Parts: sequence; C-alpha cells; structure tokens
Amino acid sequence: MHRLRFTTLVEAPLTVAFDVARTLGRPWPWPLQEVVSVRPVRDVYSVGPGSRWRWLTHSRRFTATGAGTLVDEQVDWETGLPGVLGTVVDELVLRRRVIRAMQAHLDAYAAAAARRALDVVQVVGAAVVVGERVLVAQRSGGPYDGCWEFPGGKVEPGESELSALVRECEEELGVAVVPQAFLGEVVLDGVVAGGAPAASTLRAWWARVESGEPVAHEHAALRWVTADELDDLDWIAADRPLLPAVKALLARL
Ligand SMILES: Nc1nc2c([nH]c(=O)n2[C@H]2C[C@H](O)[C@@H](COP(=O)(O)OP(=O)(O)OP(=O)(O)O)O2)c(=O)[nH]1
Repeated sequence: MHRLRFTTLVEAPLTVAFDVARTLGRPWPWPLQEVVSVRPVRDVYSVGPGSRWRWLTHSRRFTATGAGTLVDEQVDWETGLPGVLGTVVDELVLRRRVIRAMQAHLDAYAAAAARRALDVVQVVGAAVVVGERVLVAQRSGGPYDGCWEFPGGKVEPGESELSALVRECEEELGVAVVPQAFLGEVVLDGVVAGGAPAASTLRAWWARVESGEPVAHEHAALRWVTADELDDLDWIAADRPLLPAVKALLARL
C-alpha cells in the first residue's frame, strides 16, 4: 500500500469547508464512491470498479481551529501491478501524479472555500470566565425563547470574527472583553439570517472581561455558573457539544 498525507488550513468554518470540498469532488479522473460521510467532520471516498487502480482511497478529516478549518487528507493507493514494475509505477510515477493533482486541487479548494465563507453568515459566542464561573445568557423571544446560550451573535459582512465577539459583548452585556483562546465550533441547527438550514456554525471563544460589569441588555437573564451547573441548563441544543471544552477550561483556570 502507498500513502500520502496533505494538510491545508482553510479560512472557512467547518460547514463551508466540508460542503465546498464535497462540491469540488476529488482530483481523480475516475468516479469515486462514498464510503463514509459525517458532515462536517469526516469523509472517505474510494475509486469504484473500472478504474486503472486496483484501489485508491481518499479520506478527509475537518477540524475547527482558531484560524479556520484544518483539513487533513490521506490518499492510499495500490495499482496491483506485479513485481518491480508495480513498485516503480506506484512509488515513482503515481506518487508524483498524486502530489501534482492534490497540489492543484488544494489551491483551488482553499480559494473556493474562503470565497464561499463570505456568503454564509457565521455566529460567534463568548465563554466569559471570571474565577471558576462562566457567564451564560437566556434568550428572550424568537425560536429559542428561554434557552441558554453564550453571549454573541452574527458576524457582519467584512467584520472579523473577534471584532464581532467584542462588539456583541459590548452591545449585549455592556462590557469590554478580550478574547483569549478558541474553544470549539458546532453546526447550528436552524436557519441563520435567511441562509440555508444548518449552513452556519457557532464558533466559541474564551474571553476575559477587561472592563465593566455584565448587564442583560438584550437577554432575559444572565447567570454565572460553575462547571457542575452547566449540563442542567436548558441550552440551545446545538450548543451542548461545546460544554466539555468549557468545563475543561474552567478546570484548568
Ligand atoms: N449568540 C448566540 N447565538 C446562538 C447560540 N447558539 C445558537 O444556536 N445561536 C443562534 C441563534 C441565532 O439564530 C444566531 C445568533 O444570532 P443573534 O444572537 O444575532 O440572534 P438574532 O438572530 O436573534 O439577532 P438579530 O437578528 O435580532 O440581530 O445563532 C449561542 O450560544 N449564542
């Protein structure tokens, strides 16, 4: 078996990185069959019957980072040609072809994902921590009325994610925060700003209060909760996968 790995950092949230990768397909001249597809974190495709390869498998893993989505790709192949001829073809000829095809593909992919990211409204949330407690906010009105969430909101066109985080905390809580570290990203289940269902993600950041005392300007209520109290709140369902990262943060501060 022969293997190559490629890593690309895409300036796009998880859903966009995954969807654009799927739309663009793979750089192989034969049709591929889907083996596994877990949106937005993982997919595996392989070459179907009728190709010149005995087999080729192309796996991708998508991971959220503070700078965007890290895409780890692995290409495994085997032509099945016997003896020295097989080794020469697999190791010299095909290895170079795979590298060339992937490099061109990844350049086009990263550019397409970054462009597409501009069309999808994203949401940013702040886990504001003081001592061993994190600030949670209860929504007032709308489809998630009464549910708890992280203060934050939609990133405006042309605005950076962290500027949006600081602006939203100022508007919603009346405090100046300083973002500290990226905590994680989850797919939002609803429609955000008229976009496609489940196209947007919430990217959560740990933030410290630089000045001010939080006041609920737009929420029904605010609460400072400990790690033990987090699970029992009636969260917006999409937020729950972020809770382990918030608990881990509270445990190490
Ligand atoms: N701020 C925030 N929004 C969340 C969280 N989880 C979650 O699904 N969302 C959703 C709810 C909204 O559809 C969107 C955030 O937009 P927003 O806070 O500006 O809310 P909104 O749509 O009511 O605002 P607006 O149109 O009135 O400006 O993301 C979360 O933890 N924090």
